Amino acid sequence: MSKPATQSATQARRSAIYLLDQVLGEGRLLPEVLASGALDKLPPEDRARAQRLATQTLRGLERADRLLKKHLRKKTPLMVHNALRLGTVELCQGAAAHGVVNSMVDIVSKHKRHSKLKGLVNAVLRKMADEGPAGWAELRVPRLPKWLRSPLAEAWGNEAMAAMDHAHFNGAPLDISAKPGVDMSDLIHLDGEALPTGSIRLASAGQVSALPGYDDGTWWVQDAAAALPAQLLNVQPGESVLDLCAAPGGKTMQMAAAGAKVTAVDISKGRMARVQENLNRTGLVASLIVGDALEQQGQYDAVLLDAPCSATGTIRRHPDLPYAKDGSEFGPLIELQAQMLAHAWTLVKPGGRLLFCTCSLLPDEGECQIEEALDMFPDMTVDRSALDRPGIDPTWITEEGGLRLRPDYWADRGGMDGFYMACLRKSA
Ligand SMILES: C[S@@+](CC[C@H](N)C(=O)[O-])C[C@H]1O[C@@H](n2cnc3c(N)ncnc32)[C@H](O)[C@@H]1O
Repeated sequence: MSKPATQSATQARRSAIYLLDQVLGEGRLLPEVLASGALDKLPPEDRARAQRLATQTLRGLERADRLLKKHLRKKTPLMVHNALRLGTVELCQGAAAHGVVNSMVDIVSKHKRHSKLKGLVNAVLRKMADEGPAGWAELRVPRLPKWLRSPLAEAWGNEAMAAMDHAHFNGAPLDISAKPGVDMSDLIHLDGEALPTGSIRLASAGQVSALPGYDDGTWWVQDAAAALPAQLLNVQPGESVLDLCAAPGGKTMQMAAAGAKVTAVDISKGRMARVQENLNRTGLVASLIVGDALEQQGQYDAVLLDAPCSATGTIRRHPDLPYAKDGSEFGPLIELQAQMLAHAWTLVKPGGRLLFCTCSLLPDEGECQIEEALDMFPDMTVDRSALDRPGIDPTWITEEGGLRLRPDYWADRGGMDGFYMACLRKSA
């Protein structure tokens, strides 16, 4: 490796350690840390590498900690511990020992307060280079922290929980949604698999924006599970549609591409700017409102409410979430979802429909919301016929008529995000 390449690898590792410190020490989510510009000075390749390393480490954190435990007799400062965790994960996943060990020793030796621990880092990582890879493979698949694993195991059972742990450890492939009318054979050069629900799963992701069709907006990135709510709502050309909590706009694009007159609402100005960018790229049109979903007025043929939630369905792609959060904000979120659902119902024309969805694995943010809404609104029924679509496995359909998706479904294909959705019909 040339010197600049070595320096660049060390810089990416130093930044990955910073990201780990923020998640594990400050309880911040990675997207939040990145949005604050923490890595903006790095060249794009190093930034991507730092993110990848931090994500990999969080996925393997439980294994790394088990391997490190026998070598760390005293409590180690978090930054040094994170350097050891990152080094352990890299070594156990096949990185060259000299590169990893030298980088970590260099990073710790230059740290203002912890430089004297460079010897410890050197000794532990050298042992890890020898013993780590064999030990790694024998350890159990990492589990979610208990605060989250317990309610999920209670909801879905221990066997399903173990399968979800596997899915989280495996990470997520990259799925795309194509504009209607795009010939699938035109997308063959992307080396993708057509999924039963209509999304395309790419064999290898790489730099997405460099792939053919990205710049001219033929397709956009959207997990196969996240593409289903708009499919179920099945908007028709000319229908008036309100997309509540719309950013970054995956569902807005699907519905605009289907020919509906879409009004998209999101409370975040910054995130709404991404919806506009996405619409510009794809040449699709929607009216955008930066505002609170709870303050919207009007009557629409169809409303899609993708309510803010725990995002526990996206842990495959966001392994920082179980470590940055502790569940304390879930209660207020569940309350907000119920308020949003009740308000969204007032915006649906008689005979119209409301699609409620959350990217959550918690029944309180899915099945229970719909059961409670059905008790509250006599003019509400679940439209089960909305589920009569290609690729929907009947075992995913819930008692009240919604769709429950979990990361362990489609295990042989690479899984899917966890989601809940239900299509509600208002009496005419
Ligand atoms: C799950 S994301 C939406 C994803 C989006 N529907 C898509 O398909 O790309 C939830 C969104 O809700 C927005 N949000 C949170 N509280 C809101 C509120 N009170 N009113 C409107 N939007 C809100 C957040 O800014 C965030 O963009």
